[in-house]
Amino acid sequence: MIKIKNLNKHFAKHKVLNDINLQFNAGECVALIGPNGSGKTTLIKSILALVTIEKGEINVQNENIRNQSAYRSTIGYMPQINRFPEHMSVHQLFNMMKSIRSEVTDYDLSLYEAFDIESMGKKKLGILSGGMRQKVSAALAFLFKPKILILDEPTAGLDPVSNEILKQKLKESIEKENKLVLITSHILNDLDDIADRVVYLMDGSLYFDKQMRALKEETSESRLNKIIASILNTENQYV
Ligand SMILES: Nc1ncnc2c1ncn2[C@@H]1O[C@H](COP(=O)(O)OP(=O)(O)OP(=O)(O)O)[C@@H](O)[C@H]1O
Repeated sequence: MIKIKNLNKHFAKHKVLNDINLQFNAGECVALIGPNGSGKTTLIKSILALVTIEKGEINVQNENIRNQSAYRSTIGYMPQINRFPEHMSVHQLFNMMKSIRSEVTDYDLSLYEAFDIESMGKKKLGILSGGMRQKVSAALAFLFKPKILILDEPTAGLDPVSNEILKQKLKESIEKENKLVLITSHILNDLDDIADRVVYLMDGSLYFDKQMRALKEETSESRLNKIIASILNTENQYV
């Protein structure tokens, strides 16, 4: 579904992604992890063409994304930081998004309903709490039934019940609907139940890309934080 070939990205003289080669397939939940500043968000933004790529190629559903944007309608994106129009109400935001994507008439409202977004419909986006913003962002990511979900720190700020609702939704999307989920999180416990593959970036390079099953066997650990600690020898190297 997504194929990344020899991806390199600089910000001025700072090399942020160093010759990344990866392929992500339908029905997979890939945890993209690594220390702060290792390039996770930049990799995600490269897939979404939110940053320019100077070298390398990215294909989404067999199409090179260079100089095109239509492919983005197949991706539901939950950014790390939401930049909503602050003066707009939640209702207005959903209506605006629906009018932009007017070709879609069959919505996935399951998170909208589970998070009771209707009850905050009249609130201005600028006054929402951090968790409320995350809920709005998650409901929007699923709304147009995308085949690919890219979620950057989706559980940050979510209360435990909402966290479980989102994880359950992700599980169903992968197992029943064969969607591709690419997810970053520093809360490794949140990835334990859903990730079946781990891609670890370090200083902009691919440190490892392994199936969760293989990692468990290799390290004799069952939890991702223990697995990572075991691979890196000390937990301090991760944080
Ligand atoms: N627009 C930008 N201009 C300059 N440097 C940037 C820009 N965006 C990111 N960087 C730099 O690129 C590097 C990677 O940042 P990125 O946000 O991809 O890391 P990350 O792995 O997502 O980090 P975190 O876990 O903290 O979210 C960092 O050194 C960051 O300062």
